[in-house]
Amino acid sequence: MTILVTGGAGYIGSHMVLALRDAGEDVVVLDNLSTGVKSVIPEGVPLYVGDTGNETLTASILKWHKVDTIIHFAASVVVPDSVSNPLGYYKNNTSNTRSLLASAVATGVENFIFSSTAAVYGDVDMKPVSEDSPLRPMSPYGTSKLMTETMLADVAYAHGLHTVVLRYFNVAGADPQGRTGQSTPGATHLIKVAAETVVGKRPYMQIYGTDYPTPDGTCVRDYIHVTDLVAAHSCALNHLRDGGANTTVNCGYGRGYSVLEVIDAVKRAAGTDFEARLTGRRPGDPPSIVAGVDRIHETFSWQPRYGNLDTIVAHALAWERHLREKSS
Ligand SMILES: NC(=O)c1ccc[n+]([C@@H]2O[C@H](COP(=O)([O-])OP(=O)(O)OC[C@H]3O[C@@H](n4cnc5c(N)ncnc54)[C@H](O)[C@@H]3O)[C@@H](O)[C@H]2O)c1
Ligand SMILES: O=c1ccn([C@@H]2O[C@H](COP(=O)(O)OP(=O)(O)O[C@H]3O[C@H](CO)[C@@H](O)[C@H](O)[C@H]3O)[C@@H](O)[C@H]2O)c(=O)[nH]1
Repeated sequence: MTILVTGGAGYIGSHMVLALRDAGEDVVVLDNLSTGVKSVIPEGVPLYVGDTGNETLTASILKWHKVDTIIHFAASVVVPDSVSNPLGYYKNNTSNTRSLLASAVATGVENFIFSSTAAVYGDVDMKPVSEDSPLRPMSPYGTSKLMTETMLADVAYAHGLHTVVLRYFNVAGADPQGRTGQSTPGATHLIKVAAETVVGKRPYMQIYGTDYPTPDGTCVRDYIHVTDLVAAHSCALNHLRDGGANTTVNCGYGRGYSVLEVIDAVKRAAGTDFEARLTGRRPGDPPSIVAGVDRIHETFSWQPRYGNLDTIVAHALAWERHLREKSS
């Protein structure tokens, strides 16, 4: 049986495709290349360039490849963009996932692993947040994912689909073997932006908000290495194949770092200084969000290997330098 990875040409999806290939799984990718990059797809992995909203296309792929599992990464992912373009986010993240689910149900797909987000929680207090906490997203991005979680639960109940919802915290770093990393043009993620500033792709970076109710006034996030996150998907896949119950699981380390701490780590790893200008808050940002990690450890035999900010930053920087060399 085959696994369909939607968004497999994107940042996290490309790491997933490599891990599945390394594990000897049959993989097929669907990606519309809106932010993804074709060159990251390994040779021999079929890539369909198309949209998750195209039911005719997705039903054909699912039937043709006898897909039994979908790992669904394809989405629009930038929190502030969702504030200015909510309809685009509800279309791509919620409505297109509805279309994909319709094809999945029609063709008898058994397992569905969904990329959700810490952004479903919204403004929480400083404690690590458990999966059962109230869900009050602060951005259309978070709401678009929460709506999809709800839809997925209803579809699972009605049609017997087996599901794992993974709520990722802030994903960063790159493949430790240097085979892939974050290549998104115009990326907005903190560690990526800082790494681009180190290699001179940006003259300076900005710090969005210094007046949050956090220890140093900047936002706190739980940064998870992309390879550990992908390992959590492999655990989710095994869980479903072993007949495990449908579940929703936070993916993080349970430890938060402020924007200033992250920038310091990048400067340390780079051995250079760069300019980080203090500026106002960015819309949609919760002050602090750190994962409660009891469930991931109770449910999966997940053993994170790169849960150290310096390692995450070093791998992100190595990938950024690789991109820089390739482009020069
Ligand atoms: N990066 C993070 O920190 C983070 C955190 C929480 C959740 N997530 C979720 O993880 C998933 C992957 O995010 P990423 O950081 O790799 O982003 P990304 O933009 O690098 O990857 C998304 C991929 O999906 C493709 N895509 C988008 N819409 C599509 C559509 N309608 N049809 C087909 N392909 C489409 C894009 O071309 C891209 O290759 C997303 O669902 C995102 O919401 C990411
Ligand atoms: O140039 C920058 C970029 C970011 N930040 C700040 O850094 C923090 C982290 O921002 P970013 O890296 O953009 O991540 P988030 O907005 O927290 O969102 C990411 O993490 C969420 C889970 O927490 C995911 O759902 C989203 O898809 C993913 O983009 C925020 O306080 C930003 O304001 C800056 O100060 N300067």
